[in-house]
Amino acid sequence: MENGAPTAKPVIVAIDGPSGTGKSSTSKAVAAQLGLSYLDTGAQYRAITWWMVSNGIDLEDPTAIAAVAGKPEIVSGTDPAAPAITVDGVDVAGPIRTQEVTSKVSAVSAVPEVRSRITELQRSLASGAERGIVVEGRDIGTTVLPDADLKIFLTASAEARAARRSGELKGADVQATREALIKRDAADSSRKTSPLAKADDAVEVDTTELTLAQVIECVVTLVEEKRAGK
Ligand SMILES: Nc1ncnc2c1ncn2[C@@H]1O[C@H](COP(=O)(O)OP(=O)(O)O)[C@@H](O)[C@H]1O
Ligand SMILES: Nc1ccn([C@@H]2O[C@H](COP(=O)(O)OP(=O)(O)O)[C@@H](O)[C@H]2O)c(=O)n1
Repeated sequence: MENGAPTAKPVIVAIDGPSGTGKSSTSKAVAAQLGLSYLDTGAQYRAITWWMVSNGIDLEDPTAIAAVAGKPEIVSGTDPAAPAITVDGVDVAGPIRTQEVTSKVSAVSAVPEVRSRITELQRSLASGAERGIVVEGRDIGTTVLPDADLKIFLTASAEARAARRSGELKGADVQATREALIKRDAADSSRKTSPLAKADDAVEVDTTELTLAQVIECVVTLVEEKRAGK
């Protein structure tokens, strides 16, 4: 090291798991607490899906999706205090959370041309994060960043996940939310290209009975232990 204090090596944290397990809330808080960047990869798949819906692409046809996968320019902010996402310069943070996009994102994210494009963006953002980054998604530990310093796989019962999500959607029917979650998990877990899966070396944390604060503390401790070389 040339004169001056040694700088900490950037730390890469991968957090995967199904919907409603607490990935986004945990990742944002851990990144903020540790001064790291943050990337919501689900938002990127939602953004490309929003663009396909807005441009009338036939989402039943994987060939049609593949043909235009390279067209939209997706830019993700990596500040955990203000996560941002734009498509061709348009702020889509709101529109990507609609029911329509949520119900169609699995069909788009299953297309290999979409995945290779988005994976490239994710790797480039991760390698550019000076202090390190918390990246959350479905295939981060298995495919996008297989050399991550720490891999976490969050789980929770379908009941807990549906209750959390329907709370967020201001009283949406818990049963319908539960069914939609299970359907999306099944599609994401069974696709051929980098399905939702726990990496062999990931630490599994079942959040069903834990508060969000407990999950955050658990992950922060694991990152600090890694950094200390334990
Ligand atoms: N351990 C937890 N206990 C209770 N609620 C939680 C917990 N973790 C997350 N939540 C809440 O559940 C909802 C979904 O969490 P989120 O982080 O968006 O999950 P994911 O990114 O895995 O879909 C949010 O409203 C969040 O505040
Ligand atoms: N690394 C990732 C992240 C998300 N996705 C896809 O994007 C969708 C939306 O992800 P999300 O993280 O926003 O979903 P929620 O957990 O917030 O409901 C998932 O259902 C997957 O189809 C993916 O394929 N790979």
